[in-house]
This record gives sequence, C-alpha cells and structure tokens, in this order.
Amino acid sequence: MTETLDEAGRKTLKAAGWKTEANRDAVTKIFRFSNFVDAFGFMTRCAFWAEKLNHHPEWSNSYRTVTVTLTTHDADGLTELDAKLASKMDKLAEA
Ligand SMILES: C[C@H](O)[C@H](O)[C@H]1CNC2=NC(N)=NC(=O)C2=N1
Repeated sequence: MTETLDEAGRKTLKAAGWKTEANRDAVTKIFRFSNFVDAFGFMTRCAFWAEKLNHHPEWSNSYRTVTVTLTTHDADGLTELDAKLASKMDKLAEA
C-alpha cells in the first residue's frame, strides 16, 4: 500500500476502508469488532506499534467501534508513515 492521489488530486491511501477527510489531509477508518474487549485489544496492540514507529493515531473508542484518523502532524499532511501505520492496523484488525 502506498500514498496516491484521489480524483480531486489530494493525497489519500489506496487501502480498503480508509477515506480522505473532506477538510484536511488525513484519512479515517472505522473498525468494528465483536465486542469491547476485541476493540480494546486492537487498540492496545496498535499502541505498541505506534510507539515503535514513533507515529501516533488520532482515535476514539465507543463500545466495539474504534475510529482512527491518520495524518502526519509534523508534515501537516499524509506521509509514508501514515501508509505504514494504516497497513499495520489493517493487519492487526484481522489477527
Ligand atoms: C517528536 C516526535 O517525533 C513527533 O512529535 C512525532 C510523534 N508522533 C507523531 N504522530 C503523528 N501522527 N504525527 C506526527 O507528526 C508525529 N510526530
């Protein structure tokens, strides 16, 4: 997976479920799990990877739903780090 341009010429990610935000260079995906423990387990596993990559999500959790927004604050937009973390999160959500 890599960064690509959408129809409007804005950076986005070519990966299932990640949608470009309307008003900023960021992508959001909503992950739904079977229950709260699975959702929180996913967040816990992601947290270790975020720390390892030194790249951190903006996210929220409500019961079994985790909403994740990725952007690179230092670059004020999407970078390869967002693509990397998105790919990792997609894999962790399946595990
Ligand atoms: C100092 C440290 O490297 C930076 O603040 C890192 C930490 N995690 C980060 N995470 C994200 N999403 N964007 C950043 O720009 C960022 N910067």
